[in-house]
Amino acid sequence: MSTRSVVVHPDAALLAKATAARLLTAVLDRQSTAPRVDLCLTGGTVGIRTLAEVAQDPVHEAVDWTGVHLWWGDERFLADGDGDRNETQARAALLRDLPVPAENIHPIPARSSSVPDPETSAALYADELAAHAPDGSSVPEFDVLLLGMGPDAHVASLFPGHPELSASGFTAPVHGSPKPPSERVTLTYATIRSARQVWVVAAGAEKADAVASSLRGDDVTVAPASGAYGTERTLWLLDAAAAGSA
Ligand SMILES: O=C(O)[C@H](O)[C@@H](O)[C@H](O)[C@H](O)COP(=O)(O)O
Repeated sequence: MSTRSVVVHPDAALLAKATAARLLTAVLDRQSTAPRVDLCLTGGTVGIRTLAEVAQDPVHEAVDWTGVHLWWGDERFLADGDGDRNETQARAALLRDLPVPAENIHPIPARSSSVPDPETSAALYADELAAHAPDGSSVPEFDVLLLGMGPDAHVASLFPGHPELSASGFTAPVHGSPKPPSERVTLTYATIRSARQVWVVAAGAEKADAVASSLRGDDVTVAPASGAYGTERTLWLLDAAAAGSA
């Protein structure tokens, strides 16, 4: 039975620090029973700030990073190395400082001559997910899947009223994203919901209505974040402003 908790921290800076500490503890806990940990990262200011705080937290040195696999919940469909790619920002914030083997980092394929459109990228990522899935599954069982949330309650690149909300399969191409860039690739709900733990991390007063709508359980067509939950735990990590209690 999946549980849902809401944790509120006073401000965005402490939210990022506390989420980083919580993430490191979750990885260490998992590694006390299994060497392999699968984490799914998010883009966005809070998501990247959390990764930077992981790099700053001395506890990160206690993790056996050689056993950690890193994935992404969505990606801006841009060329490799583009500063707006979530992968690029994650590498700069954290990954370049960690001894994670290159083969354990699973970016969503970037735009290139061989990957000319989000459809190709999404299909390739679905294959990569399947290649690391336990028997009988199509995707890895992420230990923690991080999601930022927009003021419209989007998570990953699942936007209100967009067709990807009802996409079958495990990844989907996105065109016409209301948040630039317009072309993206996203995990679908099926993949998000395969995670043991889903953590939605949000900060700022501009997110308060979306938080309230999502926690109230409004339909995913208007509040996509309401459809993001894990098999064991769903954790909402907020600052006071996003929680509407500032
Ligand atoms: O590619 C992206 O933009 C992110 O994955 C997106 O889902 C982000 O997490 C939210 O838009 C929140 O972003 P902020 O934290 O910057 O508001």
